[in-house]
Amino acid sequence: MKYELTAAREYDMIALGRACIDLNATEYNRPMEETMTFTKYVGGSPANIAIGGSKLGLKVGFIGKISGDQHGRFIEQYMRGVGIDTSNMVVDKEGHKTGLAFTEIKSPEECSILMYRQEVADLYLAPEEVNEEYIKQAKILLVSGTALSKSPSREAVLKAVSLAKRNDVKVVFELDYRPYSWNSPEETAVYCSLVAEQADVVIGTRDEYDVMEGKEGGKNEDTISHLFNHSPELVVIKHGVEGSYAYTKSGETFRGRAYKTQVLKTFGAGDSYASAFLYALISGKGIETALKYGSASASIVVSQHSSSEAMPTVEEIEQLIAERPVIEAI
Ligand SMILES: Nc1ncnc2c1ncn2[C@@H]1O[C@H](COP(=O)(O)OP(=O)(O)O)[C@@H](O)[C@H]1O
Ligand SMILES: O=C(O)C[C@@H](O)[C@H](O)C(=O)COP(=O)(O)O
Repeated sequence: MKYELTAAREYDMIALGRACIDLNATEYNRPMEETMTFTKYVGGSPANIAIGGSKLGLKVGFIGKISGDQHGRFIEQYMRGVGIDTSNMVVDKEGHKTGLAFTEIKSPEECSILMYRQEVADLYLAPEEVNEEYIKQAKILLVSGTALSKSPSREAVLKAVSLAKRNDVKVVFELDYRPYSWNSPEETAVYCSLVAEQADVVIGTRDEYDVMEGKEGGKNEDTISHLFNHSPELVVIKHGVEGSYAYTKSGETFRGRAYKTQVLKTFGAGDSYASAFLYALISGKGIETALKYGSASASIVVSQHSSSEAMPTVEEIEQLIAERPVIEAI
């Protein structure tokens, strides 16, 4: 089954949210206390998804606020270098800093992220910095849940979503739950539900839907029966190595399996999955194939050191789908 998008727009996807820095432990298989060197990459979930999409050949733009310093310039130059339109990335003038994500790789199964996100520039994106003329040129607007965690970025997201809906731009909402940015899970539930109910496509892990629903151990059937009473037409629920499901409002369910891989670290899976899943949808490949693309891209990125730099090409994804066995039910 194919997912219909508005044809012929300047941008396949415009992503909105944080563009930050990942500092990934260079010496892995040890705790962060014993890690002395880190390798710098562009990071931040929506930036990673934009980079992944651009590497796959999509025409991508980005809306966000970056710090007015060396880190902000590094991010903008890197994103422009991979082909992303950065004309709507605003430079902060009030001394706010770039968010940092230090990653700890203790073992392939035991990874964690330590985020430094106090007073970060990305959460100062203001509604007046979101431009209708720009958004209306996209097929898809991708918004990240973390951008809802504080004002004024929260209002910037709400404005962008309403501009997208007014201009037939499909809204894709990536739940992207990062507890460091929020005051409380209750606050997360309020704002994520508000946007999920207005979105056309929602993507998240089972745990992220649980936070949005304010419960533990939620069932996919309950999630979709609620969301399909509102705007969403397509809901993707990821279950880690057990794979993922895509549900359509018209009643179909598709299952994606994870591919066997040599895991180096587990982060980066979600962003690489989203970029390749959306690439396939935008390319008209159908939902079942989009699940394969997402899973294949994630299996490549978890075997490598970074999230952004490791994003694969279409050829790498297609080769992996053709050759690699899937992980059967666990
Ligand atoms: N250990 C793994 N090996 C292979 N693929 C994986 C692994 N972990 C995750 N994936 C793939 O990445 C996708 C997203 O991972 P998941 O952990 O659910 O999301 P997130 O990274 O957002 O928490 C999964 O649906 C699966 O296809
Ligand atoms: O999103 C962030 O700010 C951190 C990311 O850049 C980092 O690479 C990461 O955690 C990605 O993990 P994912 O969400 O599982 O793809």
